[in-house]
Amino acid sequence: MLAIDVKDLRKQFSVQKNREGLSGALKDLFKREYNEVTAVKDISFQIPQGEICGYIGENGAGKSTTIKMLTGILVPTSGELKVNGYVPFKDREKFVNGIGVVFGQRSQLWWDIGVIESFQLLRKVYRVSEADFRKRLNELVERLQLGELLNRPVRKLSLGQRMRCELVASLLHNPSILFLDEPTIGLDIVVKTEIRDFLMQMNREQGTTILLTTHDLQDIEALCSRVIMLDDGRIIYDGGLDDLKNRWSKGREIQFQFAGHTQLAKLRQLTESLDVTWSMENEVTAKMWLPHAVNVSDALACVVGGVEIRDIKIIETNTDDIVRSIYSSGSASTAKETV
Ligand SMILES: Nc1ncnc2c1ncn2[C@@H]1O[C@H](COP(=O)(O)OP(=O)(O)OP(=O)(O)O)[C@@H](O)[C@H]1O
Repeated sequence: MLAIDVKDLRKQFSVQKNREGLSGALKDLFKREYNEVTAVKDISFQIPQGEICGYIGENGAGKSTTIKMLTGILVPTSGELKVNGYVPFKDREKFVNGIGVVFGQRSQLWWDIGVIESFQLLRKVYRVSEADFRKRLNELVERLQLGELLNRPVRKLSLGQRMRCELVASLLHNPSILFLDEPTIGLDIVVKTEIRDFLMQMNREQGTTILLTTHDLQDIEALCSRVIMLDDGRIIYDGGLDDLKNRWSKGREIQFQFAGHTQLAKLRQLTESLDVTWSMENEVTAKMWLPHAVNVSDALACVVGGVEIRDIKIIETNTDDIVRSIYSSGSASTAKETV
């Protein structure tokens, strides 16, 4: 069974128009006018069980609206969706036991009571037995090092501590699918890494399916083999992260450190059969830019025979740059054609 199955999913919102001035306000009182905003435009995708999939897009692309439909918070305008075999907004009661949700910007914990009491309340909501709850809680507390935080009120936790507690809260009932909406927003790199490691381990050991929206592409690099990219409510890319890099990065850079003084002309001569570009940093270091069509090993082979190399470093274009250039150059339409 698929974890998530979405077909031609659409969500439209009616937004009230506000006319200008006093007369406009009076007219609004008697006759309201509405604009239609289509946040999600007939998207289709399937996520098999056990996959970690990144769901990315610029502000307003439609990510949160999709997550809200997938978690049963919003009813779609049209289209079909099934999560764990259930239609989220129809089969709510059965459905919620199989999913966990973390909204990085919103808490599911009660602000003024101790963390453990929030967990107990959630245990009752999800109807988890006391024995199962204790076992699960002990595992999660140990893994995320929450021991001394359990009796503190949520309002006294740092953001990183709270996020770790939010994760535990979403997992107490052992869901098979986890929806994460910006789970690492505002966190420092140490906590981000901790959370990423935890999610990887959980996915590996328990096969938890994860759908992750984030603006932090390092989350995607660390966790996801697949990425779905949205632009203005439409899917413009759905595939592997490596494939995305191969298609969109313009190439790679190799940084060389030579054993002695090296001339640019000599380097150009060594690689004249290849379509590469050189630039000197100083007398002993240079950078070679090579497009994807040129093999790294072919390029290295040309240089190795002609100059003595002390060190090399191969730098791939990072995902951040690729995604930024897809959006900013408006080349999303090109992506659409090539998918
Ligand atoms: N309840 C609503 N009523 C009217 N319009 C809405 C509503 N919720 C979202 N929208 C609109 O739908 C579009 C998509 O919003 P959505 O929040 O899904 O985007 P997003 O990709 O999650 O953005 P962000 O990264 O900023 O969270 C936006 O134009 C937004 O203004």
